Amino acid sequence: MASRVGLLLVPYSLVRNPSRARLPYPLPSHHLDRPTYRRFGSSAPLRCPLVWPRQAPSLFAARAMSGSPGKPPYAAELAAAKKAVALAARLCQTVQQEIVQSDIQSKADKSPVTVADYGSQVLVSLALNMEATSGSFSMVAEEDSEDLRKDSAEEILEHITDLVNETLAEDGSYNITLSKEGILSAIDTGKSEGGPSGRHWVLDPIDGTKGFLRGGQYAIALALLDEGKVVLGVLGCPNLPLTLISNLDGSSSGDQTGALFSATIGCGAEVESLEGSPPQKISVCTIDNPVNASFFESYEGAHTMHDLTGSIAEKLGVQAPPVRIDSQAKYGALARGDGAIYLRFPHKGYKEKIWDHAAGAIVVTESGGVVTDASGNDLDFSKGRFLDVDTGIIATNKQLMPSLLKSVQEAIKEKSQAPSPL
Ligand SMILES: Nc1ncnc2c1ncn2[C@@H]1O[C@H](COP(=O)(O)O)[C@@H](OP(=O)(O)O)[C@H]1O
Ligand SMILES: [Mg+2]
Ligand SMILES: [Mg+2]
Ligand SMILES: [Mg+2]
Repeated sequence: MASRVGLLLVPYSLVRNPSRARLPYPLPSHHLDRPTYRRFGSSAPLRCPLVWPRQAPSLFAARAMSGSPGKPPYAAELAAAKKAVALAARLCQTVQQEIVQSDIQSKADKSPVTVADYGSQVLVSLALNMEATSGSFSMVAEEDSEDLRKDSAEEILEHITDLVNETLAEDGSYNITLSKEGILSAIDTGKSEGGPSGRHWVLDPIDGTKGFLRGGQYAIALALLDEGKVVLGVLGCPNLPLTLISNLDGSSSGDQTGALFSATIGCGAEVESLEGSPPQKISVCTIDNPVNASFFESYEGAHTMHDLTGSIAEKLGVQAPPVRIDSQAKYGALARGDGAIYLRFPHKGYKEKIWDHAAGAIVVTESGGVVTDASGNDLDFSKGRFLDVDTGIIATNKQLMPSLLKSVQEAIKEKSQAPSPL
């Protein structure tokens, strides 16, 4: 409904000042010094909440953003993505410190979603729209507004609106206040189906919501797909130490906490603090003997078959116990060499989503690592919202991949031949 109304709206200031038309959607605001909104053909200003077009008009679609002379490819998009993720991370950090039961909902698949998941999705969408320099806006994101539009969600929607507006006011970059309808519309900018053509942002506003609720690891994961390929990724990990993890729960002693990983295709990967310290180049470890390797996997046994990953590690000769942490923080930690291997083997029937891997995968591959499915195929992010993977996802360095693949295939075969438990 809101999106349909959105097609009727244009900021009056855009009519007066066509250069403002660089923005891919009407500038939102209730502030008097911001543009007012008028219906086409009407001179009467509207008291308008932020209304986001379902597919924003392609005002500058033809202008290529990548590869302008003297600039690395996707530089503007990377800067926008970092800013968006850092802003969302602020909101998540505030919520994690004081979360209460009424901030949490259960989705249709019984997985949790919190005010911070929704708030993060709104802030990333808003920041990308404000910062991105051209083109139409398309985003494939995990959350949608359906449950928030129910009468019973009035209170939680109000809380999300307050959190978003407080974060925006504290940050001060944008003079914007969102209404509840604006919040709902912003969340629904993530409804794109993605696919093999054009550009699509891919967002997991909080990856590892269960970890977030436990006070553990989580990540804000944002990637850009261009013609079906992941071309940049940003991973904000507010609870991950800025340097090496030393403890099994993903913590380390006395170090600065909060890491922002980023990678652009062909340009390598970096880590910096969430507040923006000078970026440091990162690379995967150089371990080539599995005896010295350690491996990451999900904390949640429901997300990965711990018996199968244990069997793979044993076949490979890994001595260290698994390092179990939530979210794509695992990809970030692997990318800077905190560990050597990441194993993910969901239980039968689970379909992987692109937002759970896009940002993490490019951070690892640009750090010199390899990410494949259990058959050694590259991950294909061009097929829509889901990933079509064979059995599981594995990541490691180039030296270990051949023996890892062999162990994976042996362990899978053995498991499939084992008598099923009564
Ligand atoms: N049964 C299942 N098997 C595998 N992955 C699952 C799952 N149920 C949920 N997930 C996914 O696992 C992600 C968390 O991964 P990890 O275990 O590495 O922390 C979740 O992301 P969200 O927390 O964004 O929903 C969710 O998409
Ligand atoms: Mg989720
Ligand atoms: Mg996720
Ligand atoms: Mg999520």
